Amino acid sequence: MEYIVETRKLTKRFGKEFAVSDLAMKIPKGEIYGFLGPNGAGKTTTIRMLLGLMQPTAGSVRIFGSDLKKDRINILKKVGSLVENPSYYPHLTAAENLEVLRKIYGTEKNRVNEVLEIVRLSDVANKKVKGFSLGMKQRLGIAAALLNRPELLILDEPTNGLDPSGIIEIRNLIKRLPSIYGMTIVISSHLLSEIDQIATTVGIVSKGKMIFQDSIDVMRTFSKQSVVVKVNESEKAWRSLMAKGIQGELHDGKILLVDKTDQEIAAIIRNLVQNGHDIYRVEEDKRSLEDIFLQMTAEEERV
Ligand SMILES: Nc1ncnc2c1ncn2[C@@H]1O[C@H](COP(=O)(O)OP(=O)(O)OP(=O)(O)O)[C@@H](O)[C@H]1O
Repeated sequence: MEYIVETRKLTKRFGKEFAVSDLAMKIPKGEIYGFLGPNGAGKTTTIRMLLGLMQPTAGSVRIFGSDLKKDRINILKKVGSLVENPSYYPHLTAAENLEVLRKIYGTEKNRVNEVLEIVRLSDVANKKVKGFSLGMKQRLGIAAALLNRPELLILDEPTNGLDPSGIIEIRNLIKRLPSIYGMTIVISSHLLSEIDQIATTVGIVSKGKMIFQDSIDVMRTFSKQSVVVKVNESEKAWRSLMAKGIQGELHDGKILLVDKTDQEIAAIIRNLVQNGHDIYRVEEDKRSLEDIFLQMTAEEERV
């Protein structure tokens, strides 16, 4: 597997506190890597080390197969980033702000229009940035990060503080990028719901440690499927199932059946009906990813 980013034993200590500890981050090419963790878990510190903005206490960072320490300039030329709130010249227009940066990068003149188009800001290209909403400013920040056609784009909490429509715009924008430009994207967030809708690979950090790293599909398999059956005389119904060797749990007058196949569920329902029970409701009770995330990070807290 080709990894665009690979850290080994990456560690950052502030005084006695380990903000990042022995982190092994592996980001495959072309993925949208959701970097997830509660506030203070070490996401920003990790991202700052990936961008060469902060020296690790120990460990290494490899990007595009090269060591960041040894090949910093060449690596960072191919990386775009949006960390914290970007600052702009408020009295200049969106296009003028990007033009300032374009000159620094030395990319061709038309690139400003291209990136404005990508982030859907072409209509307001000639408007002063001081009147922009936070969502527009974030999109302008992404436009700036795209100027030098990065192969790796790193976004630290890009939807923080945005309203729901701003969040959806940024999400749709980010989703389009890998397929069109072959880019690899890292996006950090403390909200699983956010990552769940964007990421293809997930890394979860808690207290500076990586506690889960795999594809979002593998993460989803952690959510156990169960079926809740609401039935009259639930206790009697439950006892009759138990007597037949069918495992279930009785909760609040409902029977919870965990990890059963469709055929097993059908047989159980038939059984209950034949025993004279009325079935009021048969519902899926999928343990949400949010629950799993909370459980994972809570388990880590206890250790
Ligand atoms: N410059 C610093 N000096 C001392 N401690 C720091 C410094 N930067 C971060 N920390 C500490 O390191 C830990 C991780 O912080 P970090 O900002 O990386 O977390 P985070 O996951 O990005 O959280 P958030 O989402 O709140 O930004 C925190 O306990 C924080 O207090």
